[in-house]
Amino acid sequence: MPLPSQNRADLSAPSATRIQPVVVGSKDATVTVVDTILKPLSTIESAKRLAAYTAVDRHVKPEHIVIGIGSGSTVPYVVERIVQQGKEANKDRVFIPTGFQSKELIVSSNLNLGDVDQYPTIDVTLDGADEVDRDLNCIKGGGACHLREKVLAEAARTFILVADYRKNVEYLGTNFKPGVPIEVVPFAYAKVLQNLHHILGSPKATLRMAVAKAGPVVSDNGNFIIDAPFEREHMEKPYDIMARIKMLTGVVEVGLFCHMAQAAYFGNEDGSVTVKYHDGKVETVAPPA
Ligand SMILES: O=C[C@H](O)[C@H](O)[C@H](O)COP(=O)(O)O
Repeated sequence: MPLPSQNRADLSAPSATRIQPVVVGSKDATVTVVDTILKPLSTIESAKRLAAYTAVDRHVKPEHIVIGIGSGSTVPYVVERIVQQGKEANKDRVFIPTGFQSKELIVSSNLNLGDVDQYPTIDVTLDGADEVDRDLNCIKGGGACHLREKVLAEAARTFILVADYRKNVEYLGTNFKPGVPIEVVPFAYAKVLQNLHHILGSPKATLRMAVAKAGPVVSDNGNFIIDAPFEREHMEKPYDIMARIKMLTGVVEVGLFCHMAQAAYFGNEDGSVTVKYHDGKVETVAPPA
């Protein structure tokens, strides 16, 4: 997946966004991101970019050497902002991908590629989400990447979510309707589906089918994906249903990430960014002047 273009554009463009200069650094390793003028994007893309840039500016510091790069449509802006920190800042860093998409992003951005089996402790992982609730629980796996994403989230000292305003909800399942993504080994899928329908209370759980291929979606790990919608009562405290799904034989990983993120950044339509923290605090970062 190509990086979004660098988007240095005409200052006179009608709704050009000015991103403030960013200085990241200590006395010995100061990295200055030059004043960047960004051409207009659609409201949603602009919101994703704002969330990603704000999160990178706050959480990717010169002392961070091992960095996890998640998946989804907001993550290219994370990588874009990291690249803007400059070659010097990135020369000794190693970037760990959560799947094919992020591996391509890292390689095409000329960043150093590593893997989590070499680096089981990660300084900071930044990732997208399908939805994030008031307690920072989230649904992930809309792109079938949640197994590797959860490994990188667990490996990270700091795990940060980035998304646009549509993903910021009180309860999971509010806007994201397909349900909880569940990665299963292929030969067990029918049995897992049966258990979801009859035991765990998700009668509409279905095997995710590919769009431009006959047959099911196959994850980067060679497994199938089931999407299991649940009623609100299960989504109010999603840890319980997550644990019950995970206990089903044949389930590899569940796309419910509970009590994992330290903060979630949501770009808003008005150019502000809402930051929700794990301790319940909520901050609004005003749009750049
Ligand atoms: O499997 C995919 C990942 O969990 C993504 O981070 C998630 O689906 C969000 O993706 P997007 O930003 O494209 O909606």
